Amino acid sequence: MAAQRLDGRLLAAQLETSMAAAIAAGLAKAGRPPGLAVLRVGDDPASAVYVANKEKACARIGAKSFGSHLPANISQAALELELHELNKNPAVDGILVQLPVPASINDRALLQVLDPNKDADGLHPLNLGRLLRGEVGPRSCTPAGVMALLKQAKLPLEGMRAVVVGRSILVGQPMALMLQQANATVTIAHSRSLNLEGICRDAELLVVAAGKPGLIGANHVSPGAVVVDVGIHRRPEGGLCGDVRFAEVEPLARAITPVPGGVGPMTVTMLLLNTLRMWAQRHALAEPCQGL
Ligand SMILES: NC(=O)C1=CN([C@@H]2O[C@H](COP(=O)(O)OP(=O)(O)OC[C@H]3O[C@@H](n4cnc5c(N)ncnc54)[C@H](OP(=O)(O)O)[C@@H]3O)[C@@H](O)[C@H]2O)C=CC1
Ligand SMILES: Nc1nc(=O)c2c([nH]1)NC[C@@H]1CN(c3ccc(C(=O)N[C@@H](CCC(=O)O)C(=O)O)cc3)C=[N+]21
Ligand SMILES: [Mg+2]
Repeated sequence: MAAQRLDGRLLAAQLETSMAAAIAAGLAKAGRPPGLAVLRVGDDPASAVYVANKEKACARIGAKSFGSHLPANISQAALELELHELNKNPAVDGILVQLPVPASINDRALLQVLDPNKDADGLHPLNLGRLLRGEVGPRSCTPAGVMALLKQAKLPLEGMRAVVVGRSILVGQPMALMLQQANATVTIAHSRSLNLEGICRDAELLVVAAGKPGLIGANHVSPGAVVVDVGIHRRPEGGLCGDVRFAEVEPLARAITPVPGGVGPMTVTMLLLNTLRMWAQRHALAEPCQGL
C-alpha cells in the first residue's frame, strides 16, 4: 500500500482560511490588523525564500508584514536597537529574527532582547521555559506545524516510539518536548550518535531535522513507520529536497511528508498563528484556531 502523503500545503491553506476569518471578525474591535515583523541580517539564501513566503501569506490572510533587511556587517548594538524599536512599535504583534545570523552576531543575546510577548518563533528563553513546563506560550513554528500535521492525519502518538534526528533549539529540542507531551516515548539522535541506522529503525515515528540532504534512506526506516522530513535544501540542479531520500523511503512508510509541500508551509502557518494569537490577546479577542 502506498504511503499516506502528509500534505502541509493543504492543511496550511485550510488554516489560512480560518485565520483570515478570525482577522476579519476582530478587525473592528482591534482597530488594526495583526502585524508581523521579520528581521533579516545578511544574505542567507535559505532565508530569502522563507521571507518571501511569509510576506505572501500575510497578504493572503489580511495581516501586515514589516520587513527589515540589515547588512551582514551591522553591529550587535545596532541590531539590538532595531529590536527595541520593534518591541515598542504598537502595530507589531509578532517579531521573527531570521536564523542563522552572521557569525559576528551573538544570536542568544539578540533573542533575549525580544519582548517575549512578541516572540513569533517561541525562541525567547522565557517561552522555551514555558514549553519545557507545558505552559501556554508561543511555540517554535516548525515543530508546532509538525504536531498539527500529525493531529490532522489522526496519527495517534500516545505510547509511540518516536525518534527525532537533530537537537537544535529551533527544531529538534522543541520537537522532542512536544512529542513527549503528547505521550510518545522520545529518543533524540545527533551528529555524535553511534549507529544512527539502528536507532532510526526502532522508530514508529521518525522526525528528521539534521540539515543534511538525503541523510536518511531505506536502511533507516522500518516498514510502517511515519516519516516527517524537516530538512530543506536547494539542489544544485534546481528544485528542493529534504534530509530524507523520498523515493527510497516512501514505499516503506505508512505516512510521509514531501519536500516541498510538507513541513515548510506549516512553519509559515504556525508563524502567522502565533502572531494572530498575540494580536488577539492584546485586544481581548477570542483565541483563534483553538485546540491546535
Ligand atoms: N521546513 C521548515 O520549515 C524548516 C526547515 N529547516 C531545515 O531543517 C534542517 C535542520 O534545521 P536546524 O535544526 O535549524 O539545523 P541545525 O544545523 O541547527 O541542527 C542540525 C542538527 O542535526 C544534527 N546532525 C547533523 N548532522 C547529522 C548527522 N549526520 N547525523 C545525525 N544528526 C546530525 C546536529 O547534531 P549536533 O547537535 O551534534 O551538531 C544538530 O543537532 C535544515 O535543513 C533547515 O534548513 C529549519 C527550520 C524550518
Ligand atoms: N527564526 C527562524 N525560524 C525559522 O523557522 C526559520 C529560520 N529562522 N531560518 C530559516 C529556516 C527555514 N525555514 C523555512 C520555512 C518555510 C519554508 C517553506 O515555505 N517551504 C515551502 C516552499 C518552498 C519553496 O517553494 O521554495 C515548502 O517546503 O513547500 C522553507 C524554509 C524556516 N526557518
Ligand atoms: Mg552566532
